[in-house]
Amino acid sequence: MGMPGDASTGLDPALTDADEVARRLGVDPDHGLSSAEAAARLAVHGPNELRSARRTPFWRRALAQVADPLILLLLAAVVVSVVAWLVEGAEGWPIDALVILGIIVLNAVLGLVQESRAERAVAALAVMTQARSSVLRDAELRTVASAELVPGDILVLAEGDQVGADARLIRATSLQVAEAALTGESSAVEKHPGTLGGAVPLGDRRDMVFKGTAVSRGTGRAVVTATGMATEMGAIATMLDRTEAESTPLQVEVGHLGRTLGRIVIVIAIVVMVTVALVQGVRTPAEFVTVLLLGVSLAVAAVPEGLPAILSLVLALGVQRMAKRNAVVKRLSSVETLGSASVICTDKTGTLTTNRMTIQRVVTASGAVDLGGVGYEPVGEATVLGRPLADGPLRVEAQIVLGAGSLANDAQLAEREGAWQIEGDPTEAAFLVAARKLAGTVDEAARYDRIGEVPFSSERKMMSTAHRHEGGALVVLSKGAPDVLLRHCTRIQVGTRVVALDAVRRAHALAEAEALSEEAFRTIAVAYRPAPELEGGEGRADAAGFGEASERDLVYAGVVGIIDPPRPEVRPAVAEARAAGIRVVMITGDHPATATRIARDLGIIGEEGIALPGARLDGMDEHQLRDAVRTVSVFARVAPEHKLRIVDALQAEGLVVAMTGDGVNDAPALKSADIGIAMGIAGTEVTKEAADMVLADDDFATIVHAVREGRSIFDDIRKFLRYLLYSNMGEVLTVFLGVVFAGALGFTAASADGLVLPLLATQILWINLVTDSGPALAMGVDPEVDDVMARPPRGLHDRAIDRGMWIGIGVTGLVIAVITLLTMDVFLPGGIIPGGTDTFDVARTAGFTTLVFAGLVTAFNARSATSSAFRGLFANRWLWGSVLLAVALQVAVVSLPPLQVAFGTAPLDAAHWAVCAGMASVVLWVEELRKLGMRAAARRRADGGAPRVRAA
Ligand SMILES: Nc1ncnc2c1ncn2[C@@H]1O[C@H](COP(=O)(O)OP(=O)(O)OP(=O)(O)O)[C@@H](O)[C@H]1O
Repeated sequence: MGMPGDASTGLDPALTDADEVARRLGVDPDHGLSSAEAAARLAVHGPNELRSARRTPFWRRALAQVADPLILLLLAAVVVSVVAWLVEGAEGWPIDALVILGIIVLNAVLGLVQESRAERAVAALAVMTQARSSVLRDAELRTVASAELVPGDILVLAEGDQVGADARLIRATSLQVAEAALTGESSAVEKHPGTLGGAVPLGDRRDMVFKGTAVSRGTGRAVVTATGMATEMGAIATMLDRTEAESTPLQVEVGHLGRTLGRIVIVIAIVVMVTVALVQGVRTPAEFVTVLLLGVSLAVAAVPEGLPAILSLVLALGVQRMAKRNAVVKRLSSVETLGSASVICTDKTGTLTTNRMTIQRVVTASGAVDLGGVGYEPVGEATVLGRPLADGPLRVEAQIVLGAGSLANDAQLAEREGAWQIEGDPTEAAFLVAARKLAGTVDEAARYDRIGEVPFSSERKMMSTAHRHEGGALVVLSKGAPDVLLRHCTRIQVGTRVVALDAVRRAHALAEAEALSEEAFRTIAVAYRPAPELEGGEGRADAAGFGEASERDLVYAGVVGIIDPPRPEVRPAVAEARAAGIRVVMITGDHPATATRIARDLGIIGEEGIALPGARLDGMDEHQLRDAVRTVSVFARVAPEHKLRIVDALQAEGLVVAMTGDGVNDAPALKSADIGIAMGIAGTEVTKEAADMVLADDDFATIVHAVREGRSIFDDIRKFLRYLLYSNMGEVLTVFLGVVFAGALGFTAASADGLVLPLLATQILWINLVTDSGPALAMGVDPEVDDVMARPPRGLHDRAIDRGMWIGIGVTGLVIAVITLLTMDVFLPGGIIPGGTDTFDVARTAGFTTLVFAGLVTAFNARSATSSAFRGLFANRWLWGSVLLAVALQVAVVSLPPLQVAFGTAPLDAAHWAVCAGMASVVLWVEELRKLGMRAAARRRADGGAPRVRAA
């Protein structure tokens, strides 16, 4: 098989007739490939993907785990200690060095596991958001993952599609493609199937479409000529470097925090080492090594080097939870932004409403017909004021409305497995259903062949088609928003006659449509015109001379009222958003009266609230627009470009904007919004591409859930930050104060060694290992303790670690250090609390144990900044599991002889354990008291009438 464009034939598809290209690719353009052939070609050509970034090899990832400067420093210290051991005669084993090495390896393994779990979660997301293409396969229209396209596939293109591969056009109707991604050309390029005369630059190959570009208008078919790296996009991709994984603002902040902490901790470690050297004096190389190991271990333990890994894992797990609830987030950073959303701008149709459209009324010059039935089952009686519709002018007019409306139509209705199903736009499908309810309408419509179209767009708010009647007569059929369509009408249908649409009749028709809107009906008017001037081509080819200019001098036939009931779950979701300090703004292309009614029903506006029509925005400058967005919550009859202006104005007001969209023209607004949200069902590929989040169910309530989830993920991150920083500070201060006050606490007198260290290097690393991994991760998936939707949104630039947290770090750290050192003092003979009888080794083991326990208690404290630790105490089974495991490990380290040797511990008796546990619990009681005080203060503020939440 000779491939056009490949080196063997030298044929360029752009310069070859489309039929010839298809023939050479072995495909019938009307049938497409068979599934079997497509599968076979996929095996030959490979997936239609741009070269994916090569995976970092395992050894590199493992190495990266220990490439941290502090770990390297620790390794260096270990090497020094081994050298010292060799110099001193290599007796026994260099135990400390071995234990430290073991811990470094364990830490690296844990880090690797966390990292790969996070990566898998992110990769799973990529699968959910993969691009799709419509193709002909086995003579049927199918939607396939774009990665599965093969040369020879027949692409079926429509407005809003991403072009999945390079392809030669076979036919095109008003097709325009945005190629900026490929050529940098900002305006859309018109495409025609006509073969090019000679070689031209990429941007001028009008008979081809290219992978990575987007259909901005019209429809077309094309045969795929190249996929994957063989495409024009692939040629560019080879030149592009691997894009770096982008960091979320939180990751940046945490990275920054890590570096700051690193510097502080290194200073403290040096101070500790110098203090030991000055106060106690370092006499032998062995003592020097011991002090060095202590200092470096302290630095390693105190700097939360596992933080970035935990952070991305927590974000990734959160994102997976959101995906299960139909909110597919494309970038981790959007999770954070979602949590600070302060206004949600939403479409109406399909998001706030069910998008199950039913025409319930047809209003024409002679009156109104009511249609029974709901949904897409075409059963329902046509009645007038409760009586069956009789023959007469009203019937003739209603038949024209529904007949023409179901011809100027791209939807399909079919009965499958006993249920009536639609394909395409539900608004259009409603016409097909209604037409079947009025006997004779469908039969008459079958006599017309479509020969041309001017597609619907949200800007134009109308569409037209050209048809040829069996008898040869040509007509133009139009439907659209009544106010828009009436501008194109000069005549009106009255029974079988056509009369002039004078001012009175025009006003009357408008008023009828308005009245329907006020009853919450979505309205669409229908008009037609005999069009002898058109020259109809055969089949669906364009009728010569048919275009927007043909939409003139139309005969107004009537208007339909469509109900689109609100989704039941939206009203509570709107209330929840408002309670959370989030404004809900409806931005719709629908009529202001319809929009107002539905907004009132859903609680978006009160009884006095009204909609601002989009046309009014045109005359406003930036300041007026900002004034408007401050008070208006419903914008109606807007065009996509209004959306962009509304987003910008809201952002200028300092709000963090989430914005939904479905059409191709919504993409700029979605990009501009802080969080662009695309509809998974009704949305086009282009909007999904531009969005930060895709709603799998198109449901507004899902956005509110996602905001809650975003806030709660942020809350969880603060929880484990609080926990890690509080307990790490406890370790640092324990060692620091223990060294400084070694004499006063009775350590020096009790110690048999030359050096008096409140904790050993291996013990410090142990604490780091057991408390920082399991419990910290468990905090990251902690269920909501405080109602995250009961507070106003967090500012976009608010820090995760604020002043309150810094104070907490200092205070809790100090409390932990004091109780740990006092526990040791209690068991020793001298010191501040005399009377103890234990050796220094036992006392140090008790201190070590108290420090571990205090860290675990801190985990429960850290679950909320203000609520008691007893609230939802047992809600987090992961936390309990990891805490119990840590306790068991601590018991082992203290009680098992081999571990006693490794970690320099001495056995403890029941009384010791009880004292350790009791002392550790002090951390809990102190924190409970502080929280009690904070809650009381908050209540006083609330009673004092100060506003608790920022005005929504
Ligand atoms: N397929 C269609 N053919 C003709 N007219 C239509 C069609 N769909 C909608 N309209 C008309 O255009 C108007 C605007 O529709 P558009 O799709 O832009 O917004 P919408 O879907 O109602 O609102 P939202 O922006 O909330 O999704 C509708 O009120 C209706 O009168």
